[in-house]
Amino acid sequence: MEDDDECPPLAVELSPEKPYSPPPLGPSAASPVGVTVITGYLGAGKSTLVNYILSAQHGKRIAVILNEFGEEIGVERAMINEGQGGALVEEWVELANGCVCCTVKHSLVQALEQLVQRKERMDHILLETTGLADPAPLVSILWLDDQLESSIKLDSIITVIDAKNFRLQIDEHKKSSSFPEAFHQIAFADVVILNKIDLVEGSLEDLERQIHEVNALVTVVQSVRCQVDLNKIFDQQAYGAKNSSQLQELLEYSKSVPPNLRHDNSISTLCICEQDPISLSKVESWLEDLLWERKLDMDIYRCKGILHVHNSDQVHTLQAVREVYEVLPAREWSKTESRTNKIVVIGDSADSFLAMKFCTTDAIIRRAMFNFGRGTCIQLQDDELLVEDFS
Ligand SMILES: Nc1nc2c(ncn2[C@@H]2O[C@H](COP(=O)(O)OP(=O)(O)OP(=O)(O)O)[C@@H](O)[C@H]2O)c(=O)[nH]1
Repeated sequence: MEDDDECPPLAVELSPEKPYSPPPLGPSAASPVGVTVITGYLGAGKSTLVNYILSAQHGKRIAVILNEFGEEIGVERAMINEGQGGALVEEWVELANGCVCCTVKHSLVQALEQLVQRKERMDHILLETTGLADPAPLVSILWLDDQLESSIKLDSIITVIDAKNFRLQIDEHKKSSSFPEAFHQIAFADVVILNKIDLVEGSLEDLERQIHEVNALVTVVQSVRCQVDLNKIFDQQAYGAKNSSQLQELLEYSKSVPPNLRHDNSISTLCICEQDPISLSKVESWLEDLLWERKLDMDIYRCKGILHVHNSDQVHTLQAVREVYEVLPAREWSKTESRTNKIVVIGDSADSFLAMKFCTTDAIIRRAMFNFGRGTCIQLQDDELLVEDFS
């Protein structure tokens, strides 16, 4: 260059004819997009992990696929924070009503196909399953589906475990083989995030040992609110030639397990939708009756929702995992959203849900119960979803 003495040197010499353009961020047409499957039992912290990844500074553009509980309910999406200050969420695809491992395989493949058509706009896909998903059929789709094979690649399966409730699940599982999903999810995991360690006193060694008894090869990472080193999440390439034989064995094993042993058939899901604003204190006392006083004598594993609270412009989120619950203002309602209450309750028996309809502890919630015409009760039974109207 002629002006070398006056100008600071350029790292890259720019030619006026060919303006500098940054290299494309997305994978090339030929290279498949990595998919991370996030699984874990009800309330373990899967959405917390998705939110953490979306707001972390890693420079990746992430697409998220969510497996929703109810077609209309939209609770899961309302709770995910679409990448504040970090990753972009390019696409949201909420799968139709049902559990990803049983009834919605087809919509999952469609969702993935839609996404990969725009793969130059994303670097990675996160797939968050429901807490009751058995990973085996999902893995078969992602790993072995011919149509998708060249467009996506299964990068890893991350299983989030609630350290507090896992102890309880192990004991129950030993007694009656309940919570089979929780154990299948560990068996298929490449990484287990042992989350909520803030709620557990004492050593976690025995929990780690129990996890390794189910899956000797898995990497265990302890966390609070899923704040983990993202190097343990992205680009694991866990299904390269090195590990594929182990996965094949697991798939074979899983095929041999009868469907009734894959799902805990006593579990039911109830969705409540109510338009009118509700009183926060009444919702809290309703929750305390259900979760703490166990007034209806039902075992509630999980409750979550979005609430439209009297005299508030904030969307309130309701979260409960067994007896621990929180109701918090999350963000302002947007102008385009219709303000409404949507609550999902997952518990141990349909009879109890019927009993819940007659719960008389709280006038507002009781009214929501009697408005079941606008909600549905969805039960998982023998791998089939039964949709019932209790109005
Ligand atoms: N104390 C504590 N609470 C946590 C931690 N991680 C998540 N939570 C809370 O646990 C509740 C459930 O977390 P989610 O991320 O919604 O769990 P999930 O696995 O997506 O739940 P489902 O999709 O319903 O199965 C929320 O109230 C979280 O704020 C943690 O490390 N410690």
